[in-house]
Amino acid sequence: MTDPRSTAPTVLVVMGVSGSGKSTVAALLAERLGWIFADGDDFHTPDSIARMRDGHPLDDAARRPWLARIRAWIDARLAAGENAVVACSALKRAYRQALTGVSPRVRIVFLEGSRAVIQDRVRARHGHFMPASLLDSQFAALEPPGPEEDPITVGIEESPDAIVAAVVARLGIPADDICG
Ligand SMILES: Nc1ncnc2c1ncn2[C@@H]1O[C@H](COP(=O)(O)OP(=O)(O)OP(=O)(O)O)[C@@H](O)[C@H]1O
Ligand SMILES: O=C(O)[C@H](O)[C@@H](O)[C@H](O)[C@H](O)CO
Repeated sequence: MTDPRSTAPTVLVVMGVSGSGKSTVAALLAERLGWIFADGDDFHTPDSIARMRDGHPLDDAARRPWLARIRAWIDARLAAGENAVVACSALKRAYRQALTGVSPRVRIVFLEGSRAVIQDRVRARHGHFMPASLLDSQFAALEPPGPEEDPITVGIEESPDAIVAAVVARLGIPADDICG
């Protein structure tokens, strides 16, 4: 397992279905750690966003170049010696392998929640391209990370602050190294 106190950089991939809180939690986590943040939503092409907005899920072929762009971003952070957090659904095991390159420096954070809770949150959310109607396809595609992926799995019922605190505790980062 990665020792976050070592000098080698770490990248956290915050994953889960649409509406599980990836953007919210990953941004707050990055702020708390003082690490660089990126949102996987910003790596989509306009075509992919239009497709999802129109209620059609992306397939493996559409996701492949998107994941490759995020992987390039992760590799650049590691090469520059920068710690970072990226929000990305990374629903399937193969997607996560494409992202991590099975590097021990890249850790998976899985936001685990029930369909009922997530549906309520997505329905209450406004101004986002992802419609609630795509939730079934997100859960159908989801392959929760197994123990061999050494994920940090956290439930989503509590506040974003509490979720971030739980992730930080699991990382074992000393309190002195945490912002705010
Ligand atoms: N722990 C939480 N408690 C209550 N509400 C939350 C929590 N986390 C996120 N939310 C809210 O739930 C909604 C979905 O969160 P968010 O947009 O971060 O999810 P996401 O996984 O990034 O979604 P998508 O993949 O569709 O971009 C937002 O309105 C957000 O404010
Ligand atoms: O993997 C996918 O099906 C999609 O790319 C989505 O998950 C979006 O990236 C986003 O998370 C929704 O807003």
